[in-house]
Amino acid sequence: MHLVTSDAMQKIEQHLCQQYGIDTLLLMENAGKNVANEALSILKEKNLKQVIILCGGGNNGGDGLVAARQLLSVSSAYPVTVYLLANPEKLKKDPLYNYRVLKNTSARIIEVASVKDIEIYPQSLVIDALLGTGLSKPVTGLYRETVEKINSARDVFVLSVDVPSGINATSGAVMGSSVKADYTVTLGLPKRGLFVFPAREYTGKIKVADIGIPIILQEAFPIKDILITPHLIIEYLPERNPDVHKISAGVVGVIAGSPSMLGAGILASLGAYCAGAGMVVWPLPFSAASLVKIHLPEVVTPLVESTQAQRYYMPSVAEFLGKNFAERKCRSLIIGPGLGVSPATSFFVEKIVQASSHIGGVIDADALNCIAGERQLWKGRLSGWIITPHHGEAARLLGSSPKEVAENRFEAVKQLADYFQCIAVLKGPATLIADPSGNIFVNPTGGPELATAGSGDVLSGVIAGILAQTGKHLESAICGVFLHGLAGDMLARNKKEITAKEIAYQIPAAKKVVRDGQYRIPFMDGD
Ligand SMILES: NC(=O)C1=CN([C@@H]2O[C@H](COP(=O)(O)OP(=O)(O)OC[C@H]3O[C@@H](n4cnc5c(N)ncnc54)[C@H](O)[C@@H]3O)[C@@H](O)[C@H]2O)[C@@H](O)CC1
Ligand SMILES: Nc1ncnc2c1ncn2[C@@H]1O[C@H](COP(=O)(O)OP(=O)(O)O)[C@@H](O)[C@H]1O
Ligand SMILES: [K+]
Repeated sequence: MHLVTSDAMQKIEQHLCQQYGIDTLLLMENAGKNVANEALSILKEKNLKQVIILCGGGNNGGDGLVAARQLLSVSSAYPVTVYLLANPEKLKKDPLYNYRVLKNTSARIIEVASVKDIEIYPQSLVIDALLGTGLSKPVTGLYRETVEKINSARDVFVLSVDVPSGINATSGAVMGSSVKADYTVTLGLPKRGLFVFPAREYTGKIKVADIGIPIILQEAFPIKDILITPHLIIEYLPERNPDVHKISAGVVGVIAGSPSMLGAGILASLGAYCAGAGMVVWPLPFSAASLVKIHLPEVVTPLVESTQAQRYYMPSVAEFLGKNFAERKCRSLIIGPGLGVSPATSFFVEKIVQASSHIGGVIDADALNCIAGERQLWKGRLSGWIITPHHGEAARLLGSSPKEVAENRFEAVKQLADYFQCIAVLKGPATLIADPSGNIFVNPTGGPELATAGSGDVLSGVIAGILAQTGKHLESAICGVFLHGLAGDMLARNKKEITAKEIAYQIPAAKKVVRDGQYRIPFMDGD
């Protein structure tokens, strides 16, 4: 599903008016009618008694004015009160037109000079039409007080028009203060910011309303942001042929672990198997291999020589390992979980990535930190790899701070993919995946339950496991992230405390839910 920024939405709207000669008034009418229809269903379903519509001075407020008229035209059962937070004399074009028309109806229209003028009774449907995509600065003064009044009202249902007022429709940030909605009717095309945090805590369920933007026009604009839907994942799920054997099913090579962090590699290997890889090959020194066998006997552990107490891999073995992975027909690799960070490890990472770039795969965790230490050296050189940083690792890779990354996630993931010319997975709530051409995919699955040690190791394994089966980098990253999140969501239905191993074991069930067509995005109303 394509997502739009505020800018893109404005351009599409302008194009529609110029190219097709459609008046913006018609779009506003369609928007308001859609809102009124949703409002009517909610009024009935929730057994509410009246409607309170809060309108700002722009087009979002105009939508609210149309909704008021449309509601009154289809039902006289619900009194409608409109609070206008603007001087009617200062209204422009479409909102002004709709204000004048509404004056001729039975709607109560109150011009708000102070927040005390606003009365919100229990059992009301509150329609928030204060601010939409035109939000350009933090919400302050009367608007802020109104937002806070809405949020503190009890026993009401809040429907936001287009976006909850105060949410930046492009980034998902809260600009000072935002309405906390129970339901958001987003107009025409879904706004990108609604699908990431913190916005997702403010939208309630999201419904996309058709306001008459032709599909052909949507396709004419190069929209690069996409919400990952189950329809997309069904296409990307790896399927096994009946005549498959363990090698043709997909072999994953692993470079992971150190004496203090062997578990990271075990979890990554488990993730790869649970995602359907036919075999996992993890070269290790004898002592470490013996330990791995106890926990995961399925892993093949060719012996590697190490004279070091702190690490398993010496730079001198990199070339041999690269060749060995190719001989064993590895179709993807996982490099990084639990490797530790030291100058020697950095040198080893540099060599192993080079020696195995013909295979490619996932670079995660400590290997990312090694790369970050020499970021200029790696510019444009990770083609064929998928990197999976969390915010801290991403900040190191970009030479910025975790705060900057957290505040500009779309930009950060795009920069990572562009700078290193790879597929970048920026982990965290609503994980983002970008490719070097600037496409960004937003993941709807996964919640705070996933924040458990080793969860990221499992994710790198799942992605590499899918890649070994399909050979498709972007698709594997998208599919892996989605399934990992869905596995967490499924486990979280029964308990909130989950472990990384459980996430891995839940992957096949997550796959089945998608394959059977049973999955719906929980915070969306309709597909
Ligand atoms: N783009 C489209 O295709 C359509 C847009 N429509 C509606 O139009 C909205 C966008 O309308 P506008 O561009 O008029 O913008 P808004 O209605 O979002 O904002 C209106 C005004 O608020 C002011 N403003 C910005 N930030 C503020 C703040 N923090 N506190 C107080 N005032 C602030 C701005 O100066 C702007 O003039 C959409 O969200 C949607 O609801 C619909 O009418 C249908 C079609
Ligand atoms: N609050 C959250 N909501 C959704 N997903 C989360 C949240 N916190 C963590 N995750 C997910 O859990 C995983 C954690 O990975 P990572 O930080 O690398 O952990 P570790 O290093 O312990 O394995 C990532 O897939 C991330 O997206
Ligand atoms: K709004």
